[in-house]
Amino acid sequence: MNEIAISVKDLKKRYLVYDKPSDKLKEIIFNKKIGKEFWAIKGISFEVKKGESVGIIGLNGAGKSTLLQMIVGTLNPTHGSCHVDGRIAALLELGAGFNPEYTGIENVFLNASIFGLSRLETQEKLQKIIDFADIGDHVYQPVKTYSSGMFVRLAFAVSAHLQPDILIVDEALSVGDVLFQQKCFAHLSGTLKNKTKLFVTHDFATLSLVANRCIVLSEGLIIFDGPTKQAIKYYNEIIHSKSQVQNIESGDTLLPDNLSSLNNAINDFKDVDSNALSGLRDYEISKYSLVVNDSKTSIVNHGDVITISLLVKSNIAKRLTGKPVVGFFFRDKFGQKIFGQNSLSLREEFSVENFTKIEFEFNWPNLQTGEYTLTLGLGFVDQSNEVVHDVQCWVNDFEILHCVTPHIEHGIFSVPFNDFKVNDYVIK
Ligand SMILES: Nc1ncnc2c1ncn2[C@@H]1O[C@H](COP(=O)(O)OP(=O)(O)OP(=O)(O)O)[C@@H](O)[C@H]1O
Repeated sequence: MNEIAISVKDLKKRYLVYDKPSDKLKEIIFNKKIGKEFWAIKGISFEVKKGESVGIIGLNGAGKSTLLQMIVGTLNPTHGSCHVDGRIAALLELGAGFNPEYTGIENVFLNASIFGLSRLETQEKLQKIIDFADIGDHVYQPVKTYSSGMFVRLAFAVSAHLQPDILIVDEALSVGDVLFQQKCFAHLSGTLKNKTKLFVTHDFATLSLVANRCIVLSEGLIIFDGPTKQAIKYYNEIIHSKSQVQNIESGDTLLPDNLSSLNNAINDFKDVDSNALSGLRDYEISKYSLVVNDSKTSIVNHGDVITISLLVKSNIAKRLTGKPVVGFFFRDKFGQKIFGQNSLSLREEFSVENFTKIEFEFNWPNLQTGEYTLTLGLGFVDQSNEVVHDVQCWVNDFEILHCVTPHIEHGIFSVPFNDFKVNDYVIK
């Protein structure tokens, strides 16, 4: 029996790009080559075994969608080959494979017949598909009236219930609401557990749950192929190194010459995105660095040491009176504040002036897998009344940490047992 579900060999895809849409027409009329060649996929090879779940990640434009389309067969390769053993169901761009004039139900039959199912076989699955999509009476309406969320609900319900051998999902699930996403993941890891799956996603928390292997694409080439956690780490390192290069190139006009020692200490800091800033901003956080266990990754796990360093810059000539307060908090994907801390809890006094570097460290708590956004704050507290303080600067939700903690299944936090007894016998 063939153990390989997908086999890609030296695959290349060339697009012709035109400066103006009219150039394409001119090319046809004058039979003269005007378009410039662009190689979106530059020669890649890999195999996916039957039953494997593989993620594909990469920056925008890396070639992920182009690759999936060639595997599915909706795009022809310029060179090389893709062989697929089994029936594919694919969720590519929204609405692909749907006729906009047909109702939801008519589209279920259309998709099922393309997939090779008879009308009777589809009829048997119809109720399950309708229940899963859960879009009410909209199933009787033409799909051109659907929201993107309704589209993806119906498209996933159809693809998942056709009992494909191979399921290919390109970022589509991120459109659905969180309850629907939860239903899809339960289905992926339940009914479709042993099927071959290929996912393109930017949601690393999801990826680490559904794929045990991950391919990293960059500019049309595979730059990593291996365990998902390592792939995400590798990908994040690339993103960080790119943004550091951009920071160096953009130059640093902030620091005066006589602060060369500070300059050295912060030379790998990143500029804070001014769009993330709010507050009075007489004093503001202008640069920062975030380190997880001595490394510039954004993947975190329980107990990891997080070091956040920031540089405060003053936009006014005078010193501010009052006690400075510096802090942070993390929010989850629903915008809820999950945890944080500020310097008011410290007994030590400190001062903040122009070009002050502040560093704090804490251990990542035992949190559920997910993405958490970091917000930093700086203010000055009234000496006589700690409750009163002016917020000089918020840097809102500017960094995302991906927490990968597969064992927490209930709630946001996990708490250790103090004691665990069965029939008074203490289980340690
Ligand atoms: N029909 C086309 N004609 C010309 N260039 C194209 C065409 N389709 C895609 N490209 C280019 O090929 C490159 C790869 O595109 P592709 O959509 O496969 O990337 P991607 O990794 O899926 O990106 P994203 O994460 O933004 O969806 C991009 O530079 C894109 O502009």
